[in-house]
Amino acid sequence: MTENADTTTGGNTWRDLPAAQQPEWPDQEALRDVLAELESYPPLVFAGECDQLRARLGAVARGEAFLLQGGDCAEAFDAVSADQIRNKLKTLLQMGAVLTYAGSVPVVKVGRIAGQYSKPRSKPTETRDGVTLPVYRGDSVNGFAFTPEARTPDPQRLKRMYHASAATLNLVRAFTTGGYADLRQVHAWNRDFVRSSPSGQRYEALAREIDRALRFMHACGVDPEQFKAVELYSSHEALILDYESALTRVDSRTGQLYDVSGHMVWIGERTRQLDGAHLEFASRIRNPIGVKLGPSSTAEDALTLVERLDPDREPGRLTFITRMGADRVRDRLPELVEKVTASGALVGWVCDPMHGNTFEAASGHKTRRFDDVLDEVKGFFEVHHGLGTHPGGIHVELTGDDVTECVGGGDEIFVDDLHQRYETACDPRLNRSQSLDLAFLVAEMYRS
Ligand SMILES: O=C[C@H](O)[C@H](O)COP(=O)(O)O
Ligand SMILES: C=C(OP(=O)(O)O)C(=O)O
Repeated sequence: MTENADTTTGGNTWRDLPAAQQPEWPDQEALRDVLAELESYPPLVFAGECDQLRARLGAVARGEAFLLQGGDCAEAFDAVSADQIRNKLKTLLQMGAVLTYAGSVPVVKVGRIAGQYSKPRSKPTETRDGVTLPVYRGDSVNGFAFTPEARTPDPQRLKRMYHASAATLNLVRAFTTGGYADLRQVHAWNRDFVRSSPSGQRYEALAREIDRALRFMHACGVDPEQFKAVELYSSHEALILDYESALTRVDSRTGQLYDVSGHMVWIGERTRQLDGAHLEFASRIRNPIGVKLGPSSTAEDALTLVERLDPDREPGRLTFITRMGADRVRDRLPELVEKVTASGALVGWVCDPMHGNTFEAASGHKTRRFDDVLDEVKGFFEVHHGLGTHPGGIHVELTGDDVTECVGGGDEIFVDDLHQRYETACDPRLNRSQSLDLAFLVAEMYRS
């Protein structure tokens, strides 16, 4: 990984095209200085790791594995703490254990983590009490506080994003390889949770079964060291193209471009224009790519995306993350899956049951009903079962903290509870208990 991308290698071809959702940086010279500095920074991930994830996602596309992709809606600089990172990781590990054991399927684990600092928004401004300011676009761009100073885009934040991502990834790597994620720790991940929550108790029963299975395998001669480390990859929306481009490097092994800001990047629903800069950027890099498909997506859109992003029809290169809404998934998804499958492309199909199910509660909180989330996943499974295709995974906004942002779940959160711990900077996330509930229910759907 030696050289930066330049015009001759194609890493900047997106600059000639319209780029949606980019910040209006007030000081272009300051932006240029920051980008030059970012270009000199070391990669956050290696090209070989991206290749490995592409191979794992190939198994997802072929129907041999299931993708669990989850994490914050918007990571925040002041949440880069050991406790918060560990809690998120713990939730993903517990969900992974449930899906692997109860769903009997290998699970590819990818965090919305170590780079998910930028948010596309519905409107460019926000008005409160007659005062209008630029909308919050994520910690990589501006501050959450409703003041003109905080809301002014500041390119120095891009450097903070890099450093926050590096610190997070460093801890994730330590946790996943240093023993904490050892499968023999299935009980330890639940220790703080088992007494306080029904899903924690249900998990405990499953953990006892996993324990027994591990002891059995050990007795059969399987080396327990095999359970010690877990693969967990990073992902985020490749939104701020100046940042992603500054972290795009030529892989010295192959001469190809990789965006080394994360293992997998995705293009969001608001930036997937077929003639737009985000698609052009993603088409030039070798990372595994996700594309969100909302209810307005047509089969022609999906086929063009396949043509642009996966011309070699390589399983694992392209994952479609559908987010239709519970009321539309059964109508909108079949045609997309059918036509893409008929074209011969082998993409991964993953369900994001969050983004099509958001509504505003009377209290003004943006929220989602757990039952809608579940219903969208059910619809997703029904469609794939009907077509004989593979329901390849879920993509969820979640946190390991005990927040009250989505309503419902086994340990029920009511609309009147939302104010208690509503901590998200953008969209509502499932808390740990709701995340585990979802994992159990998805595992049942997968098995049946
Ligand atoms: O996470 C997704 C989007 O950034 C988010 O849903 C946009 O929210 P908004 O409609 O409040 O701008
Ligand atoms: C913005 C997001 O989703 P979408 O593009 O599907 O709206 C997201 O996943 O953060």
